[in-house]
Amino acid sequence: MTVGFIGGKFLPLHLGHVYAIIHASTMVDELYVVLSHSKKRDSELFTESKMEYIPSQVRLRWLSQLIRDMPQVKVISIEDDHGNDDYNWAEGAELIKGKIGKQIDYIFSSEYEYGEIFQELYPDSKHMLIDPERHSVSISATKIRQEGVFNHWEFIPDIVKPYFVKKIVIVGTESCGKSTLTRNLAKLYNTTYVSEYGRTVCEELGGCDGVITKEDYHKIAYGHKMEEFKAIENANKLVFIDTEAIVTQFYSNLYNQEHQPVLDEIAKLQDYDLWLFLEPDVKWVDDGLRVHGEEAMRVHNNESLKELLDNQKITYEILSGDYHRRLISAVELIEELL
Ligand SMILES: NC(=O)c1ccc[n+]([C@@H]2O[C@H](COP(=O)([O-])OP(=O)(O)OC[C@H]3O[C@@H](n4cnc5c(N)ncnc54)[C@H](O)[C@@H]3O)[C@@H](O)[C@H]2O)c1
Repeated sequence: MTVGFIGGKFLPLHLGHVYAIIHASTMVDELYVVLSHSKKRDSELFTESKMEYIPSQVRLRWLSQLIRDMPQVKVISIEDDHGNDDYNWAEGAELIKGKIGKQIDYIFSSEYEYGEIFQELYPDSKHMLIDPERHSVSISATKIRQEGVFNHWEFIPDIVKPYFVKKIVIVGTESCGKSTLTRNLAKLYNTTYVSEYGRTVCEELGGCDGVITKEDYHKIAYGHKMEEFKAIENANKLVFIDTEAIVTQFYSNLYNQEHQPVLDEIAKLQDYDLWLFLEPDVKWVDDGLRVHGEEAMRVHNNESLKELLDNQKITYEILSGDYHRRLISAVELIEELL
């Protein structure tokens, strides 16, 4: 039985790493993918970067997902942070040998320069080079860190993409153009979106006012979150989300005069990258589910929603004006985010 390993930092995991792992996995009976990490050392790689430090647990998850259906491949995580600024290869080798606990026949990498180090630290193992010129997948993690993940999106595996997706949420009261703006932005940016789940629930009920109960709000909040997870999985850099838990709380106050702690808790967990607040200064459109069209009521509701957002210390960007103006302002803000 032959045993090999391929080590790395995977900051971030890209398709070049995947190429090397897959090829290595076909050359041995048992392959170990070694994640070497040190928070201190790894964080320093991000000082001049367009990206932020990626915790080792996130990287371990990516690798674990990548090899989940490859029984001959195992991932091991090794922390080698002993306060040194430079990586101590000899110490790292001892830790790797200890964790693998078997004769190591092959060490895989795409770096010629590792040959000498491996020869010294693993005299009984053979260094196997995989595409050292990087002809097959021409990318390095250093380049991704320097230039940003969105500039090299085509080299990011689908299992890694969700971690980097920017979440843009669009909030506002009835008939302020949220759903249209959400769909338009998703089309413009060729990505996924989440429509207002509360609307789906109300459509199933045949209305909202008078028929919706406390439990329905829980269903809306959980259902909406599940839709968000799905949309993030399939998103192309950005995901657009129509409403969230604070807006659901607003409707609970409006229709049922009830404040629901569970919605506050969900709101606290939300980590959107950009909040777009739509002012209700466009024409009120009666779609059969809306009931608060009088101007004074629209103004009052708008203030109530802002108050709820302020209570949760949310920073939001206000969009107003006609539909075209709102779209332009939204795009400007999104470009800044990107
Ligand atoms: N102590 C040891 O014995 C030992 C041995 C191996 C690795 N390590 C650890 O792993 C780290 C390796 O660093 P790194 O910067 O090379 O890791 P990395 O995360 O950038 O790359 C991981 C592996 O993928 C290969 N690779 C990267 N881009 C590729 C591409 N486009 N095509 C094909 N293959 C590609 C690399 O050569 C490396 O073998 C070391 O710094 C060390 O922490 C330690």
